[in-house]
Amino acid sequence: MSVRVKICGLTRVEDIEAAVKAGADALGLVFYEPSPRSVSIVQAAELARHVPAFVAVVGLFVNPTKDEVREVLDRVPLDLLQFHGDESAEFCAQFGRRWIKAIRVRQGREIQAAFTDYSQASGLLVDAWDPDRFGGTGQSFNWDLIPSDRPMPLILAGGLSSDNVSRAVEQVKPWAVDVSGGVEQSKGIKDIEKISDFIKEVHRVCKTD
Ligand SMILES: O=C(O)c1ccccc1N[C@@H]1O[C@H](COP(=O)(O)O)[C@@H](O)[C@H]1O
Repeated sequence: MSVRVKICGLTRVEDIEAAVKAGADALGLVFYEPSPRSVSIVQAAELARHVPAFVAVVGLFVNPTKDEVREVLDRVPLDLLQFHGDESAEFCAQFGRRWIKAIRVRQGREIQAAFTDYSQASGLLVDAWDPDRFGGTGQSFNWDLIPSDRPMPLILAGGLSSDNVSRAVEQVKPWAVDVSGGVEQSKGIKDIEKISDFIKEVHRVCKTD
């Protein structure tokens, strides 16, 4: 089995370099101001300069305006857009870029509905539901709700860390895992050792499968 790893919410060049060195497949930059991991366009452009070929730069948005996304795309070389709010499929698809849709899961039927509603996405990211926040909560959810039959790549997120990611990968068998809070020392500041331990765990469990 092979499971890709996205490290999200990077704000410092040293964290980008550590994640790349540890073997991350994708790096997330948050363009959502209320988040403590939010980066400005100038910061993001500088961070993206440190990402080598074959590692994807993902821009995370929550209910942005069209102009906000366009402004970022004009100035930051993003490989993929991640929509983590209540965006419609039409909204997500209008930028001529590959995109993934994140949903916050309460019931299994929400996942099935999203497979239909966002059928043009490059992947569906499933995260924990929280009444007050759109994501990055550090909370996990009931993985039994995730169907094994999937028409598109499924990205598992929500409260992952090196302590639970091997169990998550074994049970869910996702296309990829996405982590933010579980590899931090404080909000927005990543912990190099935690990043390395997380990716090692994913690679270890993939090898034994
Ligand atoms: O990271 C954030 O602050 C954030 C804010 C708003 C929406 C999504 C956000 N992050 C994403 O949330 C999930 C789960 O994060 P965690 O590992 O539980 O901390 C992940 O996809 C992040 O990319």
